[in-house]
Amino acid sequence: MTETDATPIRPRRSVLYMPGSNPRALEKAKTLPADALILDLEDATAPEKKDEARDLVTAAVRKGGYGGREIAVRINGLDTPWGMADLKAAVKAAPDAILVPKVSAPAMVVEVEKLMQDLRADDRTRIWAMMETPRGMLHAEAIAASSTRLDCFVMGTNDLAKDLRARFVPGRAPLLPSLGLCLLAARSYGLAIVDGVCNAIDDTEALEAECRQGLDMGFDGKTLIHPKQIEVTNRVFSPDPDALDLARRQIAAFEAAQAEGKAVAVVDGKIVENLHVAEARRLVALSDAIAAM
Ligand SMILES: CC(C)(COP(=O)(O)OP(=O)(O)OC[C@H]1O[C@@H](n2cnc3c(N)ncnc32)[C@H](O)[C@@H]1OP(=O)(O)O)[C@@H](O)C(=O)NCCC(=O)NCCSC(=O)C[C@H](O)C(=O)O
Ligand SMILES: [Mg+2]
Repeated sequence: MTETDATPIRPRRSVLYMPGSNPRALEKAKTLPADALILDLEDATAPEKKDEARDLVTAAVRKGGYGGREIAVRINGLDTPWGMADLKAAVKAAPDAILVPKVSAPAMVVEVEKLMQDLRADDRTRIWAMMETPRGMLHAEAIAASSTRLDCFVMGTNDLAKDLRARFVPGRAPLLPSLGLCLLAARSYGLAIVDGVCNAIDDTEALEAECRQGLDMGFDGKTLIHPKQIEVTNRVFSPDPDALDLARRQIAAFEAAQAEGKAVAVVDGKIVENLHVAEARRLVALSDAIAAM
């Protein structure tokens, strides 16, 4: 879906995975300050638990109680024995999004879109795509452009590192070309994009460094695997008070300049044009959306 100025911003600072087979986690999530939850039927659910997890997850989605948190169900791939049953059950439960794993080509999104249409999926159920294979990286632009139901790219840096035979190193240099390609594709087609997980659940410093890097690169937020990662992630991806103050002053100064027939204002000795004001407005809208959650 193309995000326009009229599209309300959905905060996706913290996007927490939880195994669909874990009823305690599904319940706990209702109390956690994550912006979005991924109820996982794929890699976090063991093969012998797949059917049980599908029932648990779809019942949880139908029952609700997750407040303003966005809910995505990660299905198994359609090339697995569980994928089609997952998709049918997820469509019936009508979460905010169905997350398709290991998207390597636009045809995979188109197939899900077509099946969702045949299954009369609710219009508000979007498609999210896991970007986590080398082919997915090479086809990122075509994937981003493949469906009007597609809303968000989710980086799968574990699978990607495995397939690339890349190592996890501080600064993530081996992954930067892929992260950059997906960002270019997502932003070109108005998609949201969230960064991959930090596997070191007890290493807050490493998590904060990855969050700051992701924010600097342009990600909307980060996927997480444990509740203890939420606080740092929300903090880093929230607009900071100084930036918000500047944004509000830029908007006011620009509107005053416009009223005088000018296209440019100056704030704190720096030029403010309509492109700066667009970013300032996005920041204020994000902050308002966070406050409203
Ligand atoms: C890593 C874990 C297995 C740890 O679980 P656990 O031992 O239960 O942790 P704690 O005892 O510290 O848990 C404390 C309480 O918090 C709840 N909890 C734990 N994790 C979650 C969660 N993810 N969501 C919600 N709630 C959670 C526990 O139930 C405890 O609750 P309570 O007893 O009521 O106090 C576990 O965290 C876990 O399974 N995490 C998710 C792992 C996962 O989803 N992995 C797959 C996704 S990552 C990935 O594959 C991305 C991509 O595809 C790629 O390729 O990169
Ligand atoms: Mg994966």
